[in-house]
Amino acid sequence: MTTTEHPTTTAAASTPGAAPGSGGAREGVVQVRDLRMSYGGATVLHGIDLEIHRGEIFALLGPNGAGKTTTVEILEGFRQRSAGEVRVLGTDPARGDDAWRGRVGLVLQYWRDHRRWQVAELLAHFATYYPHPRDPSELLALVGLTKQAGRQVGQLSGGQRRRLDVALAIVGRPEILFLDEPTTGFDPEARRDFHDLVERLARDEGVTILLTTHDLAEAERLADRIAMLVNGRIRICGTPAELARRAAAQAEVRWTAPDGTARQERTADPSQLVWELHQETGGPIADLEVRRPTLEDTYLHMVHQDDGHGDGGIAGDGTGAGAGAGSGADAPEGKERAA
Ligand SMILES: Nc1ncnc2c1ncn2[C@@H]1O[C@H](COP(=O)(O)OP(=O)(O)OP(=O)(O)O)[C@@H](O)[C@H]1O
Repeated sequence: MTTTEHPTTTAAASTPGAAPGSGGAREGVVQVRDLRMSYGGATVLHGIDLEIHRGEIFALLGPNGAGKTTTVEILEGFRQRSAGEVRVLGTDPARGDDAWRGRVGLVLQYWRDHRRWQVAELLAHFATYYPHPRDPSELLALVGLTKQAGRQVGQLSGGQRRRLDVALAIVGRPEILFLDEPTTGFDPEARRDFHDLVERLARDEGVTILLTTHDLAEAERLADRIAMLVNGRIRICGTPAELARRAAAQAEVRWTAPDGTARQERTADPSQLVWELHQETGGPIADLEVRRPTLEDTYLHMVHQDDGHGDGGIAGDGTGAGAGAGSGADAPEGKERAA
């Protein structure tokens, strides 16, 4: 994640920005088309599409090295993309000016230069950069740091530091907040408190939140929509309920063939398959097992594929054009048999 100095000092008033071609309740706050990124010769983003709406909590879920931070840094305006179209609050982040930066909340992971500052002092200092800042004491209460107000930043625990990061990111009342793996290293209670805070920001204040995480449970708990990013491609995107439904659409049937070979097949119609197997074997099917994959099974299956192109079977894009968007989504006819 990015190491950054002070926020801009000339943030303009926080007026909602209308993204091109959008409006109303589904206003697009983040619009990404065919985003590509290479570091030297290595391509790490292979054409990503995303559409995130105002007030939405959107989780970009993926394993180490999937390209989550790269994507977020491009959206934050910290990294130049190789190709593709990107709009955040109607502006290309690569050309974001101070007024635009004042509307965007970033969680900065390093405050090396501020270790000796007191927590409340630092917040009050950052509040002066914005035209309509939050009240620092209310903000400390919101992030659960009231007791630490007089403590030096360098003496905070990792979890407390993260909360301060968030406080600093939202002191200027941003319209969109980027949280890159925000709960790494949190204990369960701190994690729960943090989730409550994120939900409050989105539900009560209409802040759009893009968070990245490795943790499927966290994404399911918090996000209105989840996009799974694996090897620089969005493999599936939708609400947690849609994704779970789609994961379960193909049942997995396992059995042992008469020659002793372990077999497995994925099918939308397990009864038909079992009936066919029964006809073929003319008797009981050995070691028969039928199960519906969970979303976690699907995620792990995608993560462990070597080439990033395999048969996740429920691929979709991240544009929110319905759970069935993208190739292969909701294709229950597909069958796949493997010895
Ligand atoms: N500055 C850089 N120069 C070269 N390669 C980079 C650079 N930053 C990231 N990469 C590579 O790009 C790929 C994606 O990295 P990125 O940090 O975006 O992934 P991530 O999903 O955020 O991973 P993690 O969950 O481990 O933070 C990785 O293979 C990484 O090694």
